[in-house]
This record gives sequence, structure tokens and C-alpha cells, in this order.
Amino acid sequence: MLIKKEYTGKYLLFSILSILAASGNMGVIYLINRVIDNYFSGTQLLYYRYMMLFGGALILFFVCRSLAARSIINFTQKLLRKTRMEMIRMVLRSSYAPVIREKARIFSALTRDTDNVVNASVNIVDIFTNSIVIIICFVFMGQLSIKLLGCMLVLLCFTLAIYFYSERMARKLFIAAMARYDVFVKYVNEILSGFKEIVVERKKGMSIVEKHIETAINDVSALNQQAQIKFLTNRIIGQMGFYVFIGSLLLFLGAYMGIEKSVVINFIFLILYIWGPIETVVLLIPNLSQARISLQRITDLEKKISEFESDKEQRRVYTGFNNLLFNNIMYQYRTEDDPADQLFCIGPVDFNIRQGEIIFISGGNGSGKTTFINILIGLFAAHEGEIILDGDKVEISQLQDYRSLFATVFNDFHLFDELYGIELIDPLLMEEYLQVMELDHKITFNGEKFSSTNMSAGQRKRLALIAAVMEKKPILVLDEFGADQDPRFKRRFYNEILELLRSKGFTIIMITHDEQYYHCADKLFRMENGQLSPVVYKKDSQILSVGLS
Ligand SMILES: Nc1ncnc2c1ncn2[C@@H]1O[C@H](COP(=O)(O)OP(=O)(O)OP(=O)(O)O)[C@@H](O)[C@H]1O
Repeated sequence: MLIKKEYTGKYLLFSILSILAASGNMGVIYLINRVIDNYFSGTQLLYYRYMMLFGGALILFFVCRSLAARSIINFTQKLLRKTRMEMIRMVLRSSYAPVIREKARIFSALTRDTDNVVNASVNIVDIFTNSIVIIICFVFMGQLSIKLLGCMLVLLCFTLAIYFYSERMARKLFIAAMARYDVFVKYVNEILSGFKEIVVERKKGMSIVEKHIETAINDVSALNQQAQIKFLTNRIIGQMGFYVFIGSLLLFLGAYMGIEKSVVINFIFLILYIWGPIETVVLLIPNLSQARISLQRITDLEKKISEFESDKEQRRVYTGFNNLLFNNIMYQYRTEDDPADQLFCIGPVDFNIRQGEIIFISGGNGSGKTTFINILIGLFAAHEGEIILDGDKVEISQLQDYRSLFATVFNDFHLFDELYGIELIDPLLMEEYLQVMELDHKITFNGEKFSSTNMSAGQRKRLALIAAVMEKKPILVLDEFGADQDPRFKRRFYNEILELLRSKGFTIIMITHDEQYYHCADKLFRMENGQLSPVVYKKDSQILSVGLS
């Protein structure tokens, strides 16, 4: 449904205003008709009366048309804003994987598809009011001559039949064009995300453009062109039909049917007038066609990105925990096309964290560490097994609450320009962390954001860690934090900062390859081909850390 029930009142108001404007317009036409009649019959005109009525009709048209236009513009903008906000909120509520998968479609939905749907919902009002004008004109025409009206309706039905047939063909072209537009958006994102690499080697950018963007843009424009041309050709055919009808009416049809000249002139005048509203309706049909497709796409997208959605709102925020237990947890990547297609699998994993522990996870590339972390923090819902938090099983519907246990610094972290989502920031604590992370000489914090985030990769990662600890979540999850740090700071980080964070109440889980610091962990695990096992770590023939789950 392009029109939402909650806005019925608004649409009704627009329709009434538009109908009143159309009545003013029709009044003008009616008066002109009467004047033509009087000319032919030679009756004396009551100029004064006609001028008053003419003025009244014009004022009615002007006032109602302006009011309708203004309210429609305001409403469209409000609806657009509301629809976009609803969609953004839905994206924020959705779980991780579907949103990442549907990025390009989400962008198209937020821009083009919402535009199409909102504009079309208002176009429906235009179509409705113009249809009323057309029907009133038909009544006038019928009063003038039923025979001529019959001819006219046959012509109109014929034109509309061709038009709706071509609309079905054009819709297929619009669907294909929109799918190709998603590809265009995807590769524009690719260029923007990898712009650094592209500037170093411009050929990469050109290659993306030549291989994907250019063909996608060409396809979008060719498909839209074909669809629009189908509509345009029919419009021209329809117009030609009406001209032929007017010509034949003037030249022989009127005389052949024995219809009076004044009736013929009046009828032609009405045909010329009715052409405007007919054109409006006909011109809006492609918009409606596109809007129907956009609406379908938005609905499909909503289904896709809410498929694993848990709670609509977060109900509980965990400020602490004692024990987190993973029992027989399994997760398997699946392809979208064929869910039965078996890809990399994690588990079964048994894992136990107690409050205040420092846990390291090591393992080769592609062994499954990041996937495990994603399950641990609730980004991926495990396909089998159970998560027990302080004795209670965490259901999939509670993952939203469960995630409040964690603050993260991912390997490919994103540093937001402000500390979003933190209500009270203690300036003294911030100052302390800036000193601990050796950034106090580089940047300041103004209560909302840092003076700059333009720093080295290692410094940015330290800043991301500050942002994470400021969230005051019970568990800190760090993915290869040491990788970008210089040896001196790395030493301090493992030997001092981890202990400092523990003393502040944090439990820490780290993915790390820094073997020389494995002894800093209470438990060390190794991930191999999706299997997580505790490691007995030896240094100088001494057992330093035993990972026991
Ligand atoms: N979205 C995905 N769909 C299918 N397979 C995936 C997906 N993401 C990762 N994989 C596969 O899962 C396996 C584990 O990947 P993961 O990123 O967890 O490894 P990792 O141990 O963190 O590696 P690295 O140390 O290189 O970061 C890899 O073989 C990878 O190809």
C-alpha cells in the first residue's frame, strides 16, 4: 500500500482542497463554454455577472490550489523525514550480518526508494483529483453529445489499454534498473573505502570504474531509457489519437453524425481542456510503477535486515558479571543463495570467563579467532550450544542485552568523532587514560570529543581503547591491539596497562600473536581450524600460564 492508513485524514484534506481547486478550474471552463454558446446563439451576455463568476472561480482555484500545493509539499517533506528516520532506526536495531550484507541496498532504500514511495503517495492524490476532473468533463461532454462522448471513450479505453500493457513491460525494466543501481552504489562505496589505495595507484580506480561502475551506470540509464521511451511512445500515440479525433470531428465526423457546430466547438474545447488532466494521470503512472517496485524493495529489505532481530529495545544493561560460560557453541558461515552450502565452522567450543580475568587467544590466520570473538560478543548468534551468564541461559532474543557486557577495539576498528552513547564522562578519568596511553601531549578532550583523531595508526588504536574503556563495560575485547604499537609501549601495555585495567574492574579478552607476552594472561587459548583449546605455556622450562576453561 502506497498510502498509509494513519495519513488518511491528510490525504482526504489534500483531495478536498484539490477538488475545490478543480471546481474553480471547471467553473472557468463552464463559463467559457456558456460564452461560446451565447456567441453562437447571439444571446445578449450579462458581462457583469459573468465577470463576477469568472473572478470567483479564479479566486477559488488560486486559494485552494496554493493551499493544496503548500500542504502537500510540507507533508511530503515530513513523511520523507519520518520514513528515513524509521528506516535508520530499523537498521540500528538489526543484527550485524544482514546489515553488512545489504549495505548497498540500505543506501538505495534510504535515498531513492523512500523518495519514490513518498512522492508517489502524494501523486495518488493528484491522480485522484484529476480523475474527478476528467469524470466531470465527461458529464459535460455527455450533456453536449452522447454519441461524441461514446467515440471519445472508445478512443480513451484503447489508449489506456496500450498504456497499461506497456506499464507491465516497463516495470520489468525498472526492476532491472534498480538492481543495477545497487551495483553502482556498491562500487562507489568500494572506491570511497579504498580511496587511499586508489590514489597510490589510480589504475585501480579506473579499473573499478571500467569493470563495474561504467557498465552499471550504462545499464541503469539504458534500462530507464527503454522504460521511459515505452511510456513516451504511448503518450505520443495517445496524443496523436486525440488530434486525429479533433481533426475528424471538425472535418467530417460532426457533420456525418448531424451534430450542431456550436456543440462540436464546445466539445473540442472540452477535449483540449481534458487533455491536461489526462496527461497528468498518464505522466504519473511511471512514478507509481517505480514506487511500487521501491515499496516492494523496502519491504524485502525490512524482512532481510530484521530476520535475526532480537529485542526492539534494549531492556537490561549489564554493569557486571561473575561468570560467563560457553557450552558446546557452534557457528557455521552459510551462503545466502544456498544455506545448506557448508562453509567454515567454529566449534564445538567450551569456554569460561570469570570476572577480572585476562584471557589471550592466539592462532593462525583464518583459524577462526575473529569469528569466535563475534560469537562471544553476540554479533553472531551461535547455531548450536548455549551461553550461560551467571547461571542463566542467554536466549537469542536477549542478545541485545547481553552485548551490553562488552566494549571492543576491533582490529579494523572505527574511531567515531565523538564519544557517542556515553552519558557522563569523568574529565579526570579521561585525563588519566590520556596520560596512560601517552596521548595527553597530543590531544585534549572537550567533554564531548577529542581535539583531533588525525594520528598514527598505533595512536588511533590507543584512542579507540580509551573510547572503549570510557564506556565502562565489564568486559573489554581487544583484537590484536599490540599489532600497531611500538615495542616500548607494547611492553608497557602488557606489563602495566593490562593490570591497571584489571584493577579498574575490567575483564579482558585479547586476540594476540605477541608470544613474548603470553605470560601476562591468566588463561591462554589457541584457535586452530575453528577449535579452541587451552594452552599450557612454557617459558624457560617453567609453566607460566595454563588455559583452563
Ligand atoms: N563472512 C564470511 N563468510 C564465509 N566465510 C568466512 C566469512 N568470514 C570469515 N570466513 C572464513 O572463516 C574462517 C575464519 O575467519 P576469521 O576471520 O575468524 O579468522 P581469524 O583467525 O580471525 O584470522 P586472522 O588472524 O587472519 O584475522 C576463514 O577461513 C574465513 O575465510
